[in-house]
This record gives sequence, structure tokens and C-alpha cells, in this order.
Amino acid sequence: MHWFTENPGAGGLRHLAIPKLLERLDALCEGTIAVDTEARIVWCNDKYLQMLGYSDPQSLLGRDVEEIIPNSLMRQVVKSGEPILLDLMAFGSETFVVSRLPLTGPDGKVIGAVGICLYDKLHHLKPLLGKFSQLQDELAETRRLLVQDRRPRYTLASYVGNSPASLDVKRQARRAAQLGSTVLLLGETGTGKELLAQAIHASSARASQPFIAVNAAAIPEALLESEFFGAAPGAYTGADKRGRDGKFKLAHGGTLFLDEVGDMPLQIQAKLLRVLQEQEVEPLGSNKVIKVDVRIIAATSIDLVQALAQGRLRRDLYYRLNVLSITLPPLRERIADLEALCEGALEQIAERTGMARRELTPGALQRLGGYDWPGNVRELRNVLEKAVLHSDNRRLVADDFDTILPRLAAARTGASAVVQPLAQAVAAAERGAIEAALAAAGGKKTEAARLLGISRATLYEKMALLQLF
Ligand SMILES: Nc1ncnc2c1ncn2[C@@H]1O[C@H](COP(=O)(O)OP(=O)(O)OP(=O)(O)O)[C@@H](O)[C@H]1O
Repeated sequence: MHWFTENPGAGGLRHLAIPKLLERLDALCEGTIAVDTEARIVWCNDKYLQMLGYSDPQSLLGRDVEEIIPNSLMRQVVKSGEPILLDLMAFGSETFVVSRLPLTGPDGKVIGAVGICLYDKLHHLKPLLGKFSQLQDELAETRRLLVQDRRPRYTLASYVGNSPASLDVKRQARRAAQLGSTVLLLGETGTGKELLAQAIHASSARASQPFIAVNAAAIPEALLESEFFGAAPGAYTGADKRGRDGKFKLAHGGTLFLDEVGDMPLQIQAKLLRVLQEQEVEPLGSNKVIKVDVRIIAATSIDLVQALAQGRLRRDLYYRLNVLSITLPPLRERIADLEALCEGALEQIAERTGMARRELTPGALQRLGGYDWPGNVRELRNVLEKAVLHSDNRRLVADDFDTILPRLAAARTGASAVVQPLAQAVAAAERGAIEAALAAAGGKKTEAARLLGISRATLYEKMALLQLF
């Protein structure tokens, strides 16, 4: 406010106006408080006093403002001489709209500050407050969901199977959970490596901390580094220019599951090794290092010995990861667990789809037991789900799986193969193999390519040629 002192009426007007202004503020606001240059309370009106839960103004006078209002920014205003015109301040369970203004003496020097608590007396601020509390609720809900998402979904009881091979896996997993060391899970696709990683985490001392999974094969090479280690603001242009936390930071205190660790580019392997040795990460484009405390569970479905021999996997990284390894048996080697696995899967399918719970006849079980399951438990679940969707019968019979099990069907048609031009026969064989691999991988192309022993790019190329899209 500026007063024109050369105007003879101004002094009088000021004299009259100031008390009126304070009176108005008193009526309009929830509370007013003033501090001196040391941010000690020098004045507080009755409303503010009540709001703060005091009855005697003397009990507040001379005390540091933060002692009474922990979130107060009055000290900042006194120090900077700059007002904070509109702000939201949390006090207890309530949020207030506040304004803070510096007070200056005749020489222009700051002599204190006044804080005005507006709360909801200003009706036009109500939508703003409403929006703020709605956003706060949404934030709390999102945080809750995020925490839930980072909790492991599986425990050791989720690993179904009582065959000697399965019991051995569970025994080793229990031991790994207690030891807390780095674990390397080996096994074909769909054998339950991620399930077991979650189960180990859930039984370990880190169970209440996050479980973060990252699949090296599913992330484009250019993004792997920032995905793992994070990126500083400005390290990128475009969508990520604000910077991002890497998976290592997100997993701090908990477990990081490195899936398909055998498929990582060598350059990332070198960086990963350094992080594992130093227990600190340097986000992309930043020169600061962040300390991380992360337990690693790595998994791979490729032959690591071969990858080492071919130079695709660094030997030092392999030794660092291969502290305690658990090999998960393929389904065909623990076929005794087939019935229990089917029971569990059919139960879950019924729950998820709302359809009636199906059963398998002994003949159906026998048919399933005769298949070699290259996609393991994942493929088994997909096959059962398809059979449930294709049939209305409460009991699924062997015939229900005839068209669904790819290799059995292929073997049968192979027996009565007709003579045809070689190119056609090769195309038909390729089509059959790709369809079988896609079925085994539950439609996941990266996995299907791995099962076929070709790159993802080649798979796409062949699928386009054979019009399989
Ligand atoms: N022993 C098991 N008991 C119950 N469900 C299982 C078991 N093994 C695997 N599954 C189920 O099979 C599916 C695939 O498992 P998971 O993703 O853990 O396999 P994976 O070995 O990590 O596969 P990939 O190598 O392809 O990533 C999941 O739905 C999982 O719940």
C-alpha cells in the first residue's frame, strides 16, 4: 500500500484506516499473528489463539513461531523481506490458506512480519481448497496402490508342487530367504522364476520393503541405462526431461529382480557390475552418486555357460551373481505336479472369469501329461484357459485339448503328411513352429523368439511373411 504523504489528508486517512483495516482483517480472517525480526511471536489475535489451542496470549509471546506452528514460514519472510501472498499450510489435520507479509519501519527496514490465516472465510477459495484436498486424497491413494504393487504377490506356498524336485526348490528358496545373499535363478521360460523371486523376497528380512522387477530383454537397449540407474533432470529432452528414478533407487531397502539377466548388452553389464560392487548408482547425466542398499535376485532362461563361452556375458558379472543358484525344473521333469498345478490354475480361472469351476477327466490329465510343455507352467495355464473358454462342459475331456496342444496336433497331421513343393512344406512347418512357440509363450513374442532360437526381429519378419498378424 502506498500513502501519498504530500497530500495533507493522507496522514489523517492513514491514522483512521489502519485500525479499521486491522478490525476488518480480524473479522475476515481465521487468525492473525505477528513476529519480530527474530521470528518471535509479538502478537496474536483471539481467533488464532483459540485455533492454536491456547487461552492466554501471554503464554505465546516471545516464543519462536515454529515452537507453536511447526510449518510456519514467518522466519523466511522476516529474513528475505519478501511476502508469501497465498499459500496452503497444514496444521494438524486441517489445511489453511495463509498470507504472510513483511512489516517495515519508517526507514524501510524489516521489523517483523504479519501472518494472516484466511481458511475458508473467502468463499471464492473454496473450489481451490476442494481441489487441493481431492488431489491430496488421490495422491494418498496412488501411493497406497504403488506400495501394494511393490509388495510381492507370491509366497513360497504359491509355488505349487510336492514332487521331490519341487520340494527341493522350495527348500533352497527358504534357505536363500534366510541368507539374504544374491540369488541366481535358472530355468526355462515359465518355470516360475519370477514367482520364486517374489516368494524369496516375501520370506526374507526385507519383506516389508519394495520388490522391483526389471526385465532386461523387454526394454529397448537405449532405455536400459536410465531404467536401471535413473536419469538426472535435463539428461533427456522430451517426455523424460524432468528426470526419473532408476529401478535401483526404487528398490532401495528391498529386492531388485533382474529378469533375463543373460540378455543384457555388455556395456550395461559393466555398469551393473560396478553398482553391485560399490552399492551406489550414478544417474544418467548426473555427477552425483546415490548409495543404495539392494538385494539382487537375478534370473535367466538362457544357457549361461554358453553365453560365457560366446562372450555375451561378462565372467566377472556371472561370478558376482552366481553366489547361490537355484535351478527350477521344467514341467516335464516334475509331471507328478501336473494335477495339483491344474487344480490351482482351474480354481484361479474360475475366480477370474466368473465361469463355473471345471474339472479334468483322468483321460484329459493323461493327454496333458503326454505333452512336453516347452512353455512350462505358463503354457499349461494358457492351455487350460483356452480349453475352458472353448468348452461348455463341466468336465474337460482329452478331446478338448486336441486342437489346443500345438505339438500333439502337429505330430498327428505330420503322420499323414502329403507330398507338396518343398517351399510350401517349409512355410507350413515354419507356420506350425511359430504358432506353437507363440502358444507356448502365451503370445509373448520375445519368449516365442527365444523358444524358436531366433531374434525378435526375425520372428516379426517371418510372421509378416506368413501373414500371422
Ligand atoms: N510352481 C508353480 N506353481 C504355481 N504357479 C506357477 C508355478 N510356476 C510357475 N507358475 C505360474 O506360471 C506363470 C509363469 O511364471 P513366472 O513368470 O514366474 O515364470 P518365469 O520362469 O519367470 O518365466 P520367464 O522366464 O518367461 O520370465 C505365472 O503365472 C506363475 O504364477
